[in-house]
Amino acid sequence: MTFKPSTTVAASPARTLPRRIIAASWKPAMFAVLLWLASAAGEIPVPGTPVPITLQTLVVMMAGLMLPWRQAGAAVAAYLAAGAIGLPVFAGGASTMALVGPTAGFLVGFLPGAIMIALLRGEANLTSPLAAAISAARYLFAALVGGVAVVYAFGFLIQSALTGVPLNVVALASMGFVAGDAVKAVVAALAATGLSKLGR
Ligand SMILES: O=C(O)CCCC[C@@H]1SC[C@@H]2NC(=O)N[C@@H]21
Repeated sequence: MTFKPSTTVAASPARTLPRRIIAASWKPAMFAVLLWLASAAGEIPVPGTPVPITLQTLVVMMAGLMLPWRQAGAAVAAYLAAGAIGLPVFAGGASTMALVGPTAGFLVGFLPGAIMIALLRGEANLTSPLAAAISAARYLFAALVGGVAVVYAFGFLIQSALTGVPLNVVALASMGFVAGDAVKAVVAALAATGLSKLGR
């Protein structure tokens, strides 16, 4: 009987560190790029507010629904950092100045929003049609709380503080986003529930 030496335990961590770093960071990096692409895809102006309709909330929702909370937070933090250092990754090709403008609160809110979604959603259970429907409903709830309620709360409060426009006026002027963000939440919940099969 021949003895086949196995890989030494002590050597493994040093060899696998770069692999572990790549494994932990490729998804956050991909979602940060997707956030930029969502901004670059274009914007729809909403009368009465300087904040446009964009696809960013869809990506924030997908990040929260598909990544562990630390990775979802890292994805948004990387995106915000890219804009803060001057890369034109925000809506309309804006960068640093957007973080002190009327859309700043929404951008800042993407971070707690994505983390909140990841913490609320739980694990998808696709073992039966009923279980899958319940999972999709929980994903939808998480997307609405984190991607709409949390993002809007930060957006409205900071926009009102920066512009001096009363909070109720800011909130009323922003109602044009609600229908689109509700549709994005449904799309994100259904897509993420289906895609959760891939993570198994
Ligand atoms: O300047 C930016 O890049 C941020 C734009 C923020 C747009 C907000 S996010 C929530 C709401 N839903 C939208 O579609 N647009 C606004």
